[in-house]
Order: sequence, then structure tokens, then C-alpha cells
Amino acid sequence: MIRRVLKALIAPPVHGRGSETRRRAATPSRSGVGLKRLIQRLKPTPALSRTREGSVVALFAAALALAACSDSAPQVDTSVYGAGDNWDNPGGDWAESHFSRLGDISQENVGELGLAWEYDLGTERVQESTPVVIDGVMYASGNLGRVYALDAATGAEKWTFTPEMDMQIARSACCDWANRGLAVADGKVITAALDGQLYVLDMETGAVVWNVDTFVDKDRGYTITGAPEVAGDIVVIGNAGAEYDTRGYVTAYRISDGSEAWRFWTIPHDPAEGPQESPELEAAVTTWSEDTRWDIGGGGTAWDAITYDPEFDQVIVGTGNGGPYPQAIRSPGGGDNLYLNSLVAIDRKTGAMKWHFQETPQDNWDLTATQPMVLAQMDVNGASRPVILHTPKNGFFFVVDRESGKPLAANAIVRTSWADGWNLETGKPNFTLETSDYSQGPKIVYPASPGARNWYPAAFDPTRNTYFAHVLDMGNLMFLSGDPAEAVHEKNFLNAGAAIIFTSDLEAAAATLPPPMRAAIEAEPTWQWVKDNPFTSELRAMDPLTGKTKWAVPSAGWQDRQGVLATASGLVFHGSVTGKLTARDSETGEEVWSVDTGSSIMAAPMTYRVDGVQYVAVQTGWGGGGWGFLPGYAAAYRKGNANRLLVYKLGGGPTPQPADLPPLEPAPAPPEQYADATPEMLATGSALFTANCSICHSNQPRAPLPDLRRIAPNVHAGFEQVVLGGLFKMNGMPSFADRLDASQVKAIHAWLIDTQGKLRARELQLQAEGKPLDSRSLTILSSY
Ligand SMILES: O=C(O)c1cc(C(=O)O)c2c(n1)C(=O)C(=O)c1cc(C(=O)O)[nH]c1-2
Ligand SMILES: [Ca+2]
Repeated sequence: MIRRVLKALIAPPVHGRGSETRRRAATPSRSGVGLKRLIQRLKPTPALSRTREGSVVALFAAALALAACSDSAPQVDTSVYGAGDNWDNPGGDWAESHFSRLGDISQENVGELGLAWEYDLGTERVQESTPVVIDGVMYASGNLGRVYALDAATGAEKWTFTPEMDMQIARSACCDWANRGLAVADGKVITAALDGQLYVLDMETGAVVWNVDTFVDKDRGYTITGAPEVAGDIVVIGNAGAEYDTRGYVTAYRISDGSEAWRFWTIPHDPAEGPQESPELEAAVTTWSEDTRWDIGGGGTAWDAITYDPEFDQVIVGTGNGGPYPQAIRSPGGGDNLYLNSLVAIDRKTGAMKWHFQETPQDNWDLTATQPMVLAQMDVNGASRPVILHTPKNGFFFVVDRESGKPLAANAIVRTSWADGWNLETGKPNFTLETSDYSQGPKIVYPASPGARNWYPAAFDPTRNTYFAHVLDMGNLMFLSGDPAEAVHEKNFLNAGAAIIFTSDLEAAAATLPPPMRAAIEAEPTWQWVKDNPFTSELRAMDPLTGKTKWAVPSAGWQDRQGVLATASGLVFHGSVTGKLTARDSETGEEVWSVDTGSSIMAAPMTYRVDGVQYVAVQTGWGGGGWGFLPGYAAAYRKGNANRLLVYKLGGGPTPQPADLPPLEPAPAPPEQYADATPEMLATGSALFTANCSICHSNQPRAPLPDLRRIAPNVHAGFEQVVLGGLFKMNGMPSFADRLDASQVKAIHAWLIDTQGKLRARELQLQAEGKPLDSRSLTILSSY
């Protein structure tokens, strides 16, 4: 038992066959721009040399090529919608539709699906990415930005790549070490690591061709969890960290040599520090109040969706929430705070903004617009329009004109307490701040911070005009964590400025509030929503223009997040945190095939064809935002968090399941230390734990990170070295030496020992009564 707990604490992030390539260090190769590379960089791009003649013009063109990208739009056949044999990018095709034209697997034969091959990704953590398949080779990305190149027909490993990084970076990751995919272009595989390094690898060997540090400021809480996006000869990458102290931006690099083509900042900087970087930021700065807390960062991080639109040669970026959350701290005088929570279209050639559409102005609620978008062509009011289908966190289904950025449709798909509709003429929401502004006291806000939708991809089937997506209709309790006027910039730490309680039992959460606050909450209209239906979590088929549901099937619970694949043959595939992988009839939602994989699935399935055989693949693994709270219905709770790549074909075999975990054992006896701890010391320890540790350590058994109420004696002995000395940093536990002093660590430790003792007593009692141990705590609190 003790050994098992210790192992859980010290197990390296990678297990299993650690091949040489997997362990290989990522050696930077950009140092020293040699003469050869300089000449290469000076060569005019083929497009320019073809259209212009004469050496003077060629030189001029070369200079231009250095300053910007090639000026002709890359050739993409946008008349073909959906993926074919290849799955070109995490979204599948140019439209990133998660829709496949392949039909070998159909409603008639889908029952014959079985496992073709499986591959052990070697980790036991979050998996959110959709693999790419090019000409029979699968390129999958794993947590932290790992890459696996596999034979797509057999699963045989060609090479793997593990980015090496200082795991102190884990201090800046709000929502686990997620990675949402890679890009393949020009004979190269491009992956972004959690620590901000962008790696460009040789697609044949996995060798690093070049890498670049994409972060502008190492002292701020930047990380990367999103996928890089290729747009012709450039690759665009964003970053995360709006809950910390960052100012969002995306950067475009030339794929050929890693030189920077342009950078687009999503929000302005302090005007006192000089002119903004661009005219669009000069316009944006007027939407931030004069007393804006620029020192804290502002947010607007582009942490997920970046989509290249070849028809308009533009890169569309979904931007994130404001930092800190409450506008009362961030921009106390109000304002829309552009370009937070917006879709922003950027000219691929110049990096200049073409249009923007702000989906949640005046953000207070972490309602990001970073969720994946799908491009389409659609009849709207009698005219065929190029559109973006977007379902961000904020609860509306937007159909946005790709040419003008104007919203063509905006329908609520869940209960929304911050706005009760949309004015398509003005392009603004009808705010209902009276039910959502928590600056004067707690509010139950809909949708909750996990969003009506989040990173888990939707799929759009244009042949049925149907958008398939997992939707969460749930609220959360929000309140200021202190007086806005006294907010300070917490360096190297969370700066969200608000506390959020997200739980399916908001009535119980409200009951913990002081009576006057509770009475105020109960007087709100949202209280009736809580009482009527605490939450709905379901997979839906929807009409994009009306947002209306064609069919819906309930998911296992609110933590069940499901990426989706749709096929022209009328099938919708999705996983579940329960471990079930399901195929449904696109028209009715009826289940037509399923398999219990025994591994929790959140990532989107995808499909491809090699040598005439169609395959369906999915990555398994639990984690991400709210990831500490492993629900009892998760396969990961019963069987551990196996990260696997499961690939199916017609006539395949059974899916081997991981073995059940042994029954829970009572917590080990804590050391006899701090027996004389005062109630004040324990209360201090509890508060420090909530503020510093609980975002990762949910203290529930079998959650992805250790339950600190169950630590082994030798870990107790080294507690201070772990927290302050970084003893387990290699495994992802960063040092807190810059934040906590020894006496504070002692208080946390004393509280943990006290808690462990009480837990052990309760569990020994349960064991004596022959009852099962299942001591998952019910408190789901993020106190930022
Ligand atoms: O503001 C940000 O920079 C940021 C980053 C991330 C992330 O990088 O994963 C998430 C969020 N916000 C967020 O609000 C959120 O709900 C969320 C869920 C997840 C996830 O992987 O499950 N990441 C993130
Ligand atoms: Ca966020």
C-alpha cells in the first residue's frame, strides 16, 4: 500500500516502453543562422519569381518575402467538404468540420466494427487531441506536446518525440497539461509544448528541424495547450494563461526557417507605455477604462481555436476571457474590453485585422470564445453565405459571416443569465447584468465557467445541415474573492479575482453562504433554474441557424465531455468518460454500435482510409479543466487513467480492457507530528491549501494527482522538500518557494495530517462495518 502511494507520487510522467527516441532531448537547432540559411531566406518565393522578372525586382521581391508571407493564397480545394482518406489537421479538412466523406463504414455494417490495433501512449493523464493521418501515417499528439508517428494501418511505431521542459511550468497551467493537436505541412510535423516551445520536426524521422520559444515574458503565466495552425507557408500559434497574469497574442512563423512573419496581440497594453502595436489596438484601447489594471495582464489568450480560412486568406482566432475575471478589478470603469472573447480575422499576408466579432463583451465570467470553429457555406435569408459555425462557452450558437464578421444568427442553446438574446443589427447582446453581475454579492451565473461548450470538438454534416455537439446547461456560483480596490498582482500565480463554485448541487453550495447572501441568491430568477433542473449534459444534433435541437441523448454526468465525429454515411461517433465509444444514427441519435473500452474518453474520434480500409481512431484519457474531480462513473475511477490510442475497423477484434483497480484501502496512518497544532494553525493550513494546492490536488482518491490525505510516511518526512525544494519537480510538482514560507508549509502540512487522521478513522470504521470506501469529497471549489 505504502509503496503504491509512493509510486503514485514519484512515478515519472512517462511510463512503459521508454524508447530511445521518446527520451531524446529536443536539441535547439536554430542557433547560428548560417550563410546557407541566409541565402535560402533571401530566395524569392516561387510565386513571386514566376510572376515578376528581372533581378532587381527579384531582390525587391525577396525583401518583401522576408517582411511578409508569399502574397498568393495557398491552393486549397474548398469545393470539397469533409475529409477523405487523409485527415489533414485535428479538424479533418480545410473547414475543420470533423466530418468525413468516407462511407465504407455505414449504418448497415457498423455493428461489425472491432479493434484493429491499439497503442499505449505511455502516460496516464489528459488526452484531448484528434490525430492527423497523412498517406498512411498517423501523427498523434499527447499531453505536454508529445508526438507519436505510427503506421496508420498497423500501429507500428515509426518515431516518437518528447519535448523536454522545466516542469516548474506546471505552476502556470490552469487546466492540466492538455494538448489539442499538431499540424503537418511541407514534410514537417509541428507541435507546441506546454512551456511555449514550438517544435518543427522532420516528418520521416522526428528530428527537430527548428524550434522557437514563443513566449514574450517568462515571468508571466503563459503556457500552450492549443494546436498550431498552418496557413500556407506560415504556422500560427497562440497561448493560454488568462487566469494568471498574461496578455494574449498569436504569432505566425515561416515554416521554412522559423522566422517570425507577424504577431497579433489580442488586447492593448497600458497606453502610458507608448503607442499600441497596431491601429486595431489603438481602436481597442478606447474600450478599456482609464483605470484599467494593465499590470495584471488583461487576458484574451488564444488557447484553442485558430482556423485558417483559405477562401478569404485569413486566420480566424478565437480569443479568451478577461483577466482578472471581474470587470470591477480589470477595467473598473467598464467598456467592452476588445478583443476579449472575440472571433478576430487576421490577414494571413500582413497580420492586420480584417474584422472582429465580440461574442461576450464586458466579460465577468470566463466566457471564452476559444472553442473550435467550423467553416461552411450556408443559405441564409435566401443568399448563400460563407460562414463560421461557433458555439463558444457563452451559451449561444453563432453563425458568423466569414467575409464581414457580422453575426447572421445567434440563438441561445442553454440557459444564459448574462444576456437574454442578441441584436443582429447592432451585433451586441441584450445584457441582463442584474442577474449576472456579482460585483455587489454572489450570483448564480449561467452558463458556468466550464461553458455551454468547451474545447471538445463538434462536427458539422453539410449534407444534413446538422451540427453535432456536446452541450452542458449548468450554472455556477460566483463571487469576488476580495475588495476589487485592493486587488494586487500575484506574481507567478492565479489572478482570477473571483471564486467559482461549480457543482451539480448548487443548492448545497448556496447553503454554505452566510444567511443574508443565501437569501439574496434565492431571490434571483436563476435560483428557480437551479431548482427546476440543476444541469443538463447531453450530445445534441442541432440546426445551426435556429440553434434548435433535432435530437439529444443524455451524457453520464456534467463532467462527461465528448468530442464528436460525423460521417457522410450517417454516423456520429463519440466517446464518454465512462469508457463507452458509441456510434449513432445521424438522423435519430439512436445507438447503432458501442464498445466498452474501459478507458475514459473525452477527445474526438476521427476516421481515415489506408489501402482501401476505413479506420476509426480515438485517444483515451481523463483530465483537463476541473480535472481533479474524477467522477465515480468514470472508467478512470475503476480502471485507472490509461492513455491509449484505440483504432477500429470492420471485422476487427475485441477491445482489451485495463484491469480493475484493487479496492480502496484506508488512508495510511499519518505521522505523529503537529499533534499540538492550534485550531488557528489548522484553519490557516486549510485556507492556504485551498488557495495554492486545490486547483490540482482535489484530494479525492484515484484523481489524476495524488490525494494528499493519503500520503505515505516517507513523503510526509520530505514534505517541505517537495513543496519548497522542488523534490518531485521532474514529475510535475513545481516548487512554491517563491510563494510560501516554511511556516506556511508547516500549516498546510499540519492540516493535511489532521485531515488524514480523520479520514483514516472514518475509513477504518467503514471497513469494520464491511462497507465500501468511497470518500470522494463533494466540494468542488476553485478559489482564485
Ligand atoms: O483562459 C485561459 O487561458 C484558459 C486556458 C485553458 C487551457 O489552456 O487549457 C482553459 C481555460 N482557460 C478555460 O477557461 C477552460 O474552461 C478550460 C478547460 C480546459 C480543458 O482542457 O479541459 N482548458 C481550459
Ligand atoms: Ca479561461
